Amino acid sequence: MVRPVFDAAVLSGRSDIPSQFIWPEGESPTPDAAEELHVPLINIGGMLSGDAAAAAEVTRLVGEACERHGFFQVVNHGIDAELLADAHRCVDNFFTMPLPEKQRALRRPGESCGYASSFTGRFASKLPWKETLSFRSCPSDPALVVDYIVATLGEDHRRLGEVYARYCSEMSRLSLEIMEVLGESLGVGRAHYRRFFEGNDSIMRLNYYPPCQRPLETLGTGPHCDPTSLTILHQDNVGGLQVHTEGRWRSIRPRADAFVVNIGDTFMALSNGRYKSCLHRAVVNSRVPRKSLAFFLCPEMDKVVAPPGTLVDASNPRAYPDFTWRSLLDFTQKHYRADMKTLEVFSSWIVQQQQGQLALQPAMT
Ligand SMILES: C=C1C[C@]23C[C@H]1CC[C@H]2[C@]1(C)CCC[C@@](C)(C(=O)O)[C@H]1[C@@H]3C(=O)O
Ligand SMILES: O=C(O)CCC(=O)C(=O)O
Ligand SMILES: [Fe+2]
Repeated sequence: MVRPVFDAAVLSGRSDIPSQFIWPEGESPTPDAAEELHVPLINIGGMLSGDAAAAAEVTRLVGEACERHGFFQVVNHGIDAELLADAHRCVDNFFTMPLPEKQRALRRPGESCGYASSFTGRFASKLPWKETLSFRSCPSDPALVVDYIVATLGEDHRRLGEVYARYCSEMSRLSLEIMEVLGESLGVGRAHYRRFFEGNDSIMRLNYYPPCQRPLETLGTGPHCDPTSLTILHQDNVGGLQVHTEGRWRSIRPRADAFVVNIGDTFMALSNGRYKSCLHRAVVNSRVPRKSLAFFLCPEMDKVVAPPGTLVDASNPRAYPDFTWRSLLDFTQKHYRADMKTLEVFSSWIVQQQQGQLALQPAMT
């Protein structure tokens, strides 16, 4: 079957779009603008250096939000405004290039890095109305981002690599500060999760949502929970991120000075199900492109994902089996399109795998 190649420059002005982009009734956006979801605004800078009372209040607010829907926003985060502006400019410059130049970094099947658009070849229906550029970022390898961008896109994109090397390093620093807050709010101490993510093997994803002439039948990103640990997302001023909570879709209004933070499946497992990885999606519009910069914090590939003992007891038995991020990432890239029940399906899949392996081994005599 030949699948459409999504050239945004062509399709974003058309109303006769391929049917693969049309989402079924029950999943497409509702015409009325979603009501706003008010999530706590955390002054993360003040939190870590401020007085104990302010810190306790922030810890409580974060804990409440994470138990309910896993979303909050951080301000006073210390990310340089110029760096953030550069990061957005790089997205505009990259995605407005001719398709063949973007396709130099084409994502290979089964891999999580590279340029992808409508996931041509990856999904047959309910295609997302977006283009993405994703790459790995590891604090232990400061040259990784520049080397990848120059190797795949060429020397004339070195600046993109340099801007995002700095951006990802700042995202990693902010992630560890947030991990301290999450550890505190779960009562396991500031150091626990910070240490777990000191070495991280994270994914930076640039999302570009071209205008769409049928915005009520398409989705920029379909309903899903992030399989990753923590997402730190900066959306531009267009708006489109929606969270499903209390039975309905609610929008998170963009704030230029804030990052949207949400718990992913892997951290939900690390908290033994206490903090929620929540269903969310991105809608598109017919007038202007929308961009979001999503930093997905991920542990090192082979670290065992298991909650601290203090979060497991008779009334809180283990919610998920031990697993490694490598196996969950592999699952989403090769076997299963991440949606609202990825971790549940993955958990039974991994247990069967382990039992399967047991079955393959000759009975020990
Ligand atoms: C580990 C990942 C898989 C996805 C990118 C990161 C975290 C979010 C995942 C994703 C965005 C969830 C919705 C479906 C998906 C296919 C997409 O729309 O891009 C997911 C990403 C992916 O598998 O490429
Ligand atoms: O673009 C957005 O606002 C959300 C994107 C998202 O959820 C994702 O990339 O996982
Ligand atoms: Fe997401």
